[in-house]
Amino acid sequence: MSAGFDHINMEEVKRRGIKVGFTPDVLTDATAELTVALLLSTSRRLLQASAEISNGGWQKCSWSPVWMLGPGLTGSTVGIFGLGKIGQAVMQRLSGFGVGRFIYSGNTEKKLEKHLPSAEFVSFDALLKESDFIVVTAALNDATRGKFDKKSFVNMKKTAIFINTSRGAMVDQEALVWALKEGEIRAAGLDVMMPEPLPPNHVLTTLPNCTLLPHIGSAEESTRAVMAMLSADNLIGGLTPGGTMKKQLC
Ligand SMILES: O=C(O)C(=O)CO
Repeated sequence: MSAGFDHINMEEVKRRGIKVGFTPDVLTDATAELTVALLLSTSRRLLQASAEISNGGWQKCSWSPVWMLGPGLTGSTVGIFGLGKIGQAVMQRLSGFGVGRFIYSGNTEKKLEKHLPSAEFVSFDALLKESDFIVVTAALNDATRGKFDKKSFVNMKKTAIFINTSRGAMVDQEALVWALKEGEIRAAGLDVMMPEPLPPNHVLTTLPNCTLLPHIGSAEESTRAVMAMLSADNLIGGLTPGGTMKKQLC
């Protein structure tokens, strides 16, 4: 059960006449919340800092003024790639952290609802160059696949923090590893990657400036319950002769 369907061979499914249901629109809040958690974990190095307790690092560096430093959100520029429902929900949540400026890039300029902070529509190039935090919440399609390549990482600030809770295939992962190793960007936080599950010995797991989560964007209790109910409704609708699915992809 999922909202995304990039793991399904749609051509083959259609060719075989198989019905497919999905669970869109019900995981916006859960994914937005996780995105904010991942951003803060990455910028303030929470997993790294926590490990310093068990690996003895704290005892060596106790109260050193520059130990475990990371940048804050106050006054920063946050750039969102793909300001759809999830992107907007992320922006709404981040506005409580004193962000100085929101910018976004994507297919089209959005007319934002009044309860949202203002955000400036900019070119992809400007998003890369001006953002302190770049958050990827766009959908994966032919236009976005591999969008974050070596050139994109070179164009980012050296202090940029890159967060992806969308799909791993939006990123040229080898280029990201290179950018993290070479200090082309400061850090990355990924809830999505290639492949999933990521092998435990993958190079990404060895980088201290990369925070990894095992694709848990929608892993929130009530969200999963709603997804399960919707999937059950879809199944019943799909199996009942003459029935319809609540959310049918094809
Ligand atoms: O349901 C999906 O498509 C997800 O990616 C959940 O995180």
